[in-house]
Amino acid sequence: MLRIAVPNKGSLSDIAIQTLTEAGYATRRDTRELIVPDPRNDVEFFYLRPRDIATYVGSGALDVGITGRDLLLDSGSPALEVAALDFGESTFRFAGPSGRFSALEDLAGVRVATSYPGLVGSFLERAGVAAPIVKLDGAVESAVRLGVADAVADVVSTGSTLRKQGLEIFGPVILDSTAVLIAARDEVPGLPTFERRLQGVMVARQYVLMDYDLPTGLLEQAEAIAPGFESPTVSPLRDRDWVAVRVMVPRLETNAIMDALYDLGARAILVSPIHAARI
Ligand SMILES: Nc1ncnc2c1ncn2[C@@H]1O[C@H](COP(=O)(O)OP(=O)(O)OP(=O)(O)O)[C@@H](O)[C@H]1O
Ligand SMILES: O=P(O)(O)OC[C@H]1O[C@H](OP(=O)(O)OP(=O)(O)O)[C@H](O)[C@@H]1O
Ligand SMILES: [Mg+2]
Repeated sequence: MLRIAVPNKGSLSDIAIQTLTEAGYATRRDTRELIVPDPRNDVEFFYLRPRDIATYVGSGALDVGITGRDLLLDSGSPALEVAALDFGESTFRFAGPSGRFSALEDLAGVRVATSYPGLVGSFLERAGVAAPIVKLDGAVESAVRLGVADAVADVVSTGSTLRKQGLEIFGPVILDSTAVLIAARDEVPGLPTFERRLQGVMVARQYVLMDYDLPTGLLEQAEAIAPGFESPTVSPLRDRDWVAVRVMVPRLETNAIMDALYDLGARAILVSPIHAARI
């Protein structure tokens, strides 16, 4: 039985739960449910604070988990990152009052507020910059205005929280983060199936199926436009001068690819969603 940690709150929770549902797993019916057995799939889910997940997995108490790369590194846990997932993308950056700082070295001797002291502390240490860290639980962007710190280091997604507090990003990227699948060790029975199911959901989100008819002589040029995963499926049409082609294409490129195929001579171009996938 694979024991899996899932974020019970915060930015990663809803999307992680939705991903598990799409992957065919049982999920909690209400937010008070902390343990969800799923015997049909031979797994059991533990809903935990995102920040604690790396600790549970790193200690071996649970086999695998979904958390943020930033949280994994901050925890110092020996858990391993097995795969990046397609949600929870953010960068981790330094910020300060507009115009006050321009480079990492400007932080020497300056108070830096963060809720990720492990991550920020080791980054500063590696850079050889000595700066006292003020550990806060959240809403770190208020620390400068309220006078408990001179700069902050925090998760940045759109940057709007920083802007509203009159803060400006400076210095190097501390980390590019995303939600990740983590494991206690290299070989965990049941993990390959779980990982394949999550990857299937991501493929179904990121790709669509494209069908089109094409004059046979244009196949090579069409393949250059839309090569698909392995190779396009080509089926004969009753009119031997034409073939039917089916190919997977990245969802975001759908319209550009349709335009290019149409210009080439493809017709009856149809796009349909992928419900589930195992690549
Ligand atoms: N605005 C955001 N956009 C994308 N990812 C984010 C955002 N805010 C946080 N994250 C990511 O989510 C994870 C932490 O989640 P979150 O901040 O929601 O949890 P938390 O701070 O522990 O919980 P809470 O904020 O409810 O106390 C980190 O991996 C972080 O990079
Ligand atoms: O760049 P933005 O799109 O504005 O997003 C970044 C903000 O989102 C997160 O806050 P969260 O909602 O988790 O609150 P917290 O700081 O209390 O954890 C993060 O800590 C930033 O404050
Ligand atoms: Mg948060």
